[in-house]
Amino acid sequence: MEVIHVSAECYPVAKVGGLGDVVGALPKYQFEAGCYAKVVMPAYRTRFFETHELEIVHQAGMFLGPYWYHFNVWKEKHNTLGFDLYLVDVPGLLDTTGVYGYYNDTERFLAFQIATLDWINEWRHSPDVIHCHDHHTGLIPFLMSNGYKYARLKNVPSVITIHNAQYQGQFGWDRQYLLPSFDSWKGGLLDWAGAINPLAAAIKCAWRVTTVSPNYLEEMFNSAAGLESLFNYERGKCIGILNGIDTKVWDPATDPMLTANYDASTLVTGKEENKQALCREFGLDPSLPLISFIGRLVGEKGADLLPDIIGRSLYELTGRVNFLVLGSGDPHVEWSLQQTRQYVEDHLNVYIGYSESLSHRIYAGSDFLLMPSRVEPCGLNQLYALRYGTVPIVRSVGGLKDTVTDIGDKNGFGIRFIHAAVWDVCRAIGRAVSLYEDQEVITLQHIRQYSMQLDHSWDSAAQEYLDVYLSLTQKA
Ligand SMILES: Nc1ncnc2c1ncn2[C@@H]1O[C@H](COP(=O)(O)OP(=O)(O)O[C@H]2O[C@H](CO)[C@@H](O)[C@H](O)[C@H]2O)[C@@H](O)[C@H]1O
Repeated sequence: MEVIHVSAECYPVAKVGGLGDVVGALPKYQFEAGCYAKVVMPAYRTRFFETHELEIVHQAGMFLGPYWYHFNVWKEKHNTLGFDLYLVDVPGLLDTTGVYGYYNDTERFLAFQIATLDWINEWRHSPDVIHCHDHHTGLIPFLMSNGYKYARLKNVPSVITIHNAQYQGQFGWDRQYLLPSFDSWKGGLLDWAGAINPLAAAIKCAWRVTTVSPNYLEEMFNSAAGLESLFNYERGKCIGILNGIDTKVWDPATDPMLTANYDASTLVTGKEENKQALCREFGLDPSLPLISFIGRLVGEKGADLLPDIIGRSLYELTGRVNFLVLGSGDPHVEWSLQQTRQYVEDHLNVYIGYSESLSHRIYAGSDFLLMPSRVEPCGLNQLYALRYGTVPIVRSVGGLKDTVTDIGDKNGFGIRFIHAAVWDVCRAIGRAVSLYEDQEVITLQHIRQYSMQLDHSWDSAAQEYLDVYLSLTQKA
């Protein structure tokens, strides 16, 4: 079975968030399970591109509407990621140092999708499945079934995995001319609310739609950033598959980014050493419980609530708790956090930016990880926290609800709250601090030990995806 994952991100080549983690891990586990999984992504000029040995496997030209672009497909020579990696290079569009946020992102990702399909169209054989991820690759299922020049790929099953339905990649019909020609009777498949909507088109045209957790799929039927009715209409082909984590990359026993390595049996001393080093680095008192936040500083993650959450908790729990924030995003949230820090600098530190290695050290050195998300399709941070013996404090939403059981319930190992509201988050923080201060420290240690042994690896999810592919290839 040959499966082509098409994605805008893949760790460690280029990662902005969880999409990169998933596409960097799932194909590796699928490959190990006997499926010939490959990844195709843009050839951004990241460190990976500059430092790995690559060879050109395809060179051609393509039209983006009336504009002609030359493109190359590079292959990473030594299979260092555990699967074949192909980088689509469209000079002038995709040779950027970053992934998103350019004025011409629509053109960039259109070019990526067209070049990818043009290339696959030239192969002597057809792949068994094309697996797209998020809206950046959402037009591929439509083009495969309706684009004139891709008629050869009409019978190749396509799958779209939705990592986040908030982002849909809409653009106006005035830019339809950028698309390769297609059966105009089918134009309605591209449309949602009067615009070309790549995510909606993918939900309509892909053979199977997956979301990254079962509970997130349930939420989509009622609240999906405008796509609720479409999800309900296409309900029959939707399935929620819970993300896993790459337990080889995220392993406190071997993680080279940590101050000290540890496993469930050396957890107490191991975590303590990491906490001491982290607190020293950020000027915080290591004897207090440390609650951290890692992520994009956007409303979806509840990051705008952080300044008030931190301010109120420090008022209610005077001198009993510390906070550490790592993230970047909304400039106003970044500014508010910096301002808050000025008032409470003994109890809060903030790192604005992106740092993979710091994130690992925070997962290991913190006592609790806070996720006040308004929307969380799956969430990987809580899974990393569990693996590193850090207790997650999460809102009961999306995949967080699927993966975290409250300490009040049988075999619970996390703290859950219902509302993305300051008072409710502060109540949860109060519970966390009590747990930490509890004289019977054994309870916290027991929870940590238990959570480190939970299995969130990709093994079972990789198999669930293989089952989806099999059901489609038998149909094709
Ligand atoms: N400033 C920073 N420095 C270092 N590392 C940082 C960082 N900001 C974020 N990260 C890292 O990025 C990843 C974030 O993953 P998430 O799953 O939480 O979020 P994201 O919203 O991007 O993903 C979307 O896709 C994923 C994958 O399907 C879903 O789990 C999720 O719910 C959905 O919103 C983690 O590896 C985290 O450590």
